[in-house]
Amino acid sequence: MRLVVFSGTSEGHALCRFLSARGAVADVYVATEYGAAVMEPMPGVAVHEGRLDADGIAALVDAETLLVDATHPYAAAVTDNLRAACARTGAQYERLLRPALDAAGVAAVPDTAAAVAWLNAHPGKVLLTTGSKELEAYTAVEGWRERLYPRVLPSVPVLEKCAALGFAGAHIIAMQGPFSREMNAALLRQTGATILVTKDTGASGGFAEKLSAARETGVTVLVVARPCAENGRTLEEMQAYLAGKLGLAGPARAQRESLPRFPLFVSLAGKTCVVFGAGRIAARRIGVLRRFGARVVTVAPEDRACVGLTHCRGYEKSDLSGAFLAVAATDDRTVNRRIARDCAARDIPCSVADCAAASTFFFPAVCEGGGLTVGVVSDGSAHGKTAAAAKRIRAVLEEFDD
Ligand SMILES: C[C@@]1(CC(=O)O)C2=NC(=C\c3[nH]c(c(CCC(=O)O)c3CC(=O)O)Cc3[nH]c(c(CC(=O)O)c3CCC(=O)O)/C=C3\N/C(=C\2)[C@@H](CCC(=O)O)[C@]3(C)CC(=O)O)/[C@H]1CCC(=O)O
Ligand SMILES: NC(=O)c1ccc[n+]([C@@H]2O[C@H](COP(=O)([O-])OP(=O)(O)OC[C@H]3O[C@@H](n4cnc5c(N)ncnc54)[C@H](O)[C@@H]3O)[C@@H](O)[C@H]2O)c1
Repeated sequence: MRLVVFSGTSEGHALCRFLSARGAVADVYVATEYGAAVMEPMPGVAVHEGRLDADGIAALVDAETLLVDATHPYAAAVTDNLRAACARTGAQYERLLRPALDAAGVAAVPDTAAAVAWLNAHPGKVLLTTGSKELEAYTAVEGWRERLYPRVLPSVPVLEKCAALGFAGAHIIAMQGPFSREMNAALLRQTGATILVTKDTGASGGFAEKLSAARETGVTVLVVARPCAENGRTLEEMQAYLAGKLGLAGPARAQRESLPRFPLFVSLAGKTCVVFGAGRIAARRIGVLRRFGARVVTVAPEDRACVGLTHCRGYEKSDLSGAFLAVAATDDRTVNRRIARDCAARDIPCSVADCAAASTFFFPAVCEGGGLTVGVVSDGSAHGKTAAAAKRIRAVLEEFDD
């Protein structure tokens, strides 16, 4: 049974960590680059990014697929598409729920239109924490330019949208949550808001911190209800269900990571090996790969170690096409992670210079002499030992030279 998770939420992220730690293999789909970037590389978990409609989803799943819908409780359209694609293909649909919190004593409306009507009946400045998607609808609030302070994600498209709608810079709060009670209270005081509008985003959405901050500052809370009541499993229930269904044992990750790496001696003659970065580490590896006859493609915006660049620019996904293996040796951790993820999605072995856990192959210390080749790697925790052992092995191999 193939496991596919549609995520982008913290509970989806937690489920992926649970699965990876138990040695499960899963394809995870997130809608945005932002969603992909917050997923750290995890063994067995391949992250794919992009928005998919029902046809796109149906093309990914079949009757052998178990699809976990861990999308946001307010992403109703995505959930509809996932359900439709599963119904059409025979894939099993499982909904990961974010439990609603009990929010007694706050005003509640069924949807965005009702929230706008409510705000038109209640004056005062508003801290709007419902995200950027429905922002346009809120421009129907009377005096919105002066009254509304939307809090949105700090991504360029989102900020462009805010600007295009006509929100002034002094009114846009661009920051990534989760937010503490103190932070919410400070923002309420700073903006002079007397109303806080929120969705019922549950515990991981920081709902409780919004409620307590509003209580502390005497601000009225308006909750926009979830699109519909849903059936499904909570995170704990889903973990237990999948562990049973997939026969997952206890946490196997530590065990798997300490397993020694198999020394696979392959011919690199004419094979395309892509190296990202052109610093000290990249230069050392490019030298080794060239010595073994590989066709080395080098990509970096700056050739610090004079390796000779194929592409003088930053990493692009298309650089991986046709690659037999890849080495991520830039000095930018985010870029190295991205390369690791993109390689995992394409089954291209990748050595990641700043993250042993994300490496699907380890670049060995190569020792040669007397017609022998020895590759040395550690369990990923003792690179100093690797270098020291390699030095001694090189001396031994010299004895075989005639
Ligand atoms: C064998 C060798 C091949 C080569 O690089 O050519 C190699 N590392 C070598 C040297 C070395 N590595 C490091 C230092 C400086 C500090 C120190 O001395 O400790 C030095 C010394 C130096 O550079 O002089 C630090 C380091 N290395 C990795 C991390 C990240 C992490 O652990 O997560 C960090 C922390 C860096 C950071 O976070 O910034 C990760 C990896 N390094 C690997 C290979 C892969 C596993 C092989 C294994 O474990 O045995 C692996 C997992 C992935 C990969 O890169 O493929 C080469 C010996 C060459 C030779 O002697 O011929
Ligand atoms: N595995 C190892 O053996 C080992 C040893 C020491 C350090 N490290 C790690 O290796 C990494 C590289 O170390 P270094 O000393 O070679 O660094 P460096 O600073 O000398 O070189 C970094 C290179 O990355 C390039 N780069 C930056 N952004 C890029 C992008 N978007 N696309 C492509 N290339 C990009 C730069 O232009 C530069 O050529 C660091 O993360 C370091 O922590 C690994």
